[in-house]
This record gives sequence, structure tokens and C-alpha cells, in this order.
Amino acid sequence: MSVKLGPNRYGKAETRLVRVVRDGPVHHLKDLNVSTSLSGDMEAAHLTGDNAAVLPTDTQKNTAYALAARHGVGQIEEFALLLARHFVESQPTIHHARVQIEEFAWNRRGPHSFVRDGSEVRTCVVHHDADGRATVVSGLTDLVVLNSAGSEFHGYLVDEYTTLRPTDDRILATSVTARWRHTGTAVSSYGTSYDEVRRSLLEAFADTHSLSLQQTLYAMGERALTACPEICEVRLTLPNRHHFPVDLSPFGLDNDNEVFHVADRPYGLIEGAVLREDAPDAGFAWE
Ligand SMILES: O=c1[nH]c(=O)c2[nH]c(=O)[nH]c2[nH]1
Repeated sequence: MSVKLGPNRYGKAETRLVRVVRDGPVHHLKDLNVSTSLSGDMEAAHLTGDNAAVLPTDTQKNTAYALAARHGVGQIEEFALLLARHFVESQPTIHHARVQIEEFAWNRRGPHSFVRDGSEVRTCVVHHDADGRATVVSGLTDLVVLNSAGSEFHGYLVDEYTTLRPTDDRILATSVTARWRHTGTAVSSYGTSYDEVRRSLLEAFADTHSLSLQQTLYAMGERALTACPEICEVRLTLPNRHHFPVDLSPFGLDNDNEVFHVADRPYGLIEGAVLREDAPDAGFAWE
């Protein structure tokens, strides 16, 4: 039997890194989860156990800490680009670096006191290769939203297995995962574009009179692309957090769409991409 090595990469996943900047008594916090993944001349490592081309995952973790100390941590996209470029440019055996960062937001309570409220997480995935090509995908996850009006679902296919009743007034709730691809890496401010995209997603969710979560997804992507000229593609993952009216008739009570059972699972999972007509090829951006 003849076999060969296929695509491979390796790295250190989920290096938790907190950086404190002390501005006198006022402190600033960056709380990150950094995952690095490298690929390159790794044939020998897999085939014979020769590790001469391997930059240890332990070193990758240390590099995240060291570059955070040396350069500070600004926007996560810039820190990810710095790390990715470092691995590719410092090691000839490494041809491609992928750096993924999650950022946990802390809200200030005092000069050096913070509170984490909400589960929302800011994300980015950066790729950098030995030819100097780089891509940046920014995003957010666990942004939980709900509309208690303005959502309908009817007109769908009905077959012998369909029991769902059409509705013209339901709760629409989801936990948004959104990722958006920047057209280039010369972005004036990743922080500003993050705020713009986040605001557009929330506005579109709230403003759209929804005939389905699919329609809301498209409206959210379209609004983000309209608001932010530096991005060319938005990918959204929207789990449908079903709210079912509880049947209160056994207790002699009406339920005029006021009391709901929130189903945990199964849940509808609506996923889609919205792109500019002239979006350039994504290359390795989504890998
Ligand atoms: O917005 C929705 N889209 C669906 O495709 C779907 N399917 C379903 O059962 N409920 C819903 N809601």
C-alpha cells in the first residue's frame, strides 16, 4: 500500500494571556486566548521523526507572551499579524502561520477594577505566508439578541411529517457568531471597523421585520457591508433559540403569547455568507 502525507499544521492552542498596562493608578487590561498554528517543511517530522524543522509549540506559546511584553497588545488583528509574520519571517522551515485570537472584554468599574458582563467575545483569524500574503478575518461570537415582536414564519413547505404551525407573531432569538473578511490588511482602524460592524449587525437584527431567520441573516450581512467599506464578506451562524408558547389550558389559563418554554435543543441552525459582488478571491482566509 502506498500512502503519503496530506495537509497538516501544528501549534499551541488556547494560550491564555492577560496584559496589564499601568498608567499610574489607572490600569488597562487585555485578556486574550491565542492559538497559533504553523505549517511548512514538516515531511521529515511526520515520516521519520526528524524534528529539525519543527518550532516547538512550547516556543510558540512563549513567543505570544514575549511579543505581548515587547510590543504591547493593541487591536487583536494587529497582534495576530505581528505574531504570524514573526513565525514566517524568523524560521525558513515555516511557510505559513495561522493565528486565531479571542478577546474577552472587561468593563471598567474603577481605576484598577473590572467586571465582565455578558458572554460576548471578539475574535480574529489571521493568515500569513512566506510570500508575504496575509488575510484578516475579524468577528464576534456569543452575542445574544432577542426580538419579542416583528417575527413571522409561514409559507414553508408542508409534507406528511410537518407539524409546525405557521405564526405571524413569534419571539426571534439567537446567539450571533459573525465573521467578516477584510479586503486588505491596510485597515485604518480594526477597532473602529469592529464597532461599526457590531452596531450594524445589531441594528439590522432589531430593525428587520423578519419572515425567517434566513432573511434576517441576509439583512445583517448586507447592513454590515454597507456600513464598512473595508470588508468584503460576512459569514453568519445563527442558532434559532426557539421560544414555544406553553399550553396553559390544563390550568384553565389562556396564553396570549406571553409565557414561553425556551428549548435548549434541538435548535435550527441558520448559516450563510453575504459578499460584495466584486469580492476578491478569499484565498486561505477562511481555512
Ligand atoms: O426562521 C426560521 N427558519 C427556518 O428555516 C425554520 N424552520 C423552522 O422549523 N423554524 C424556522 N424558523
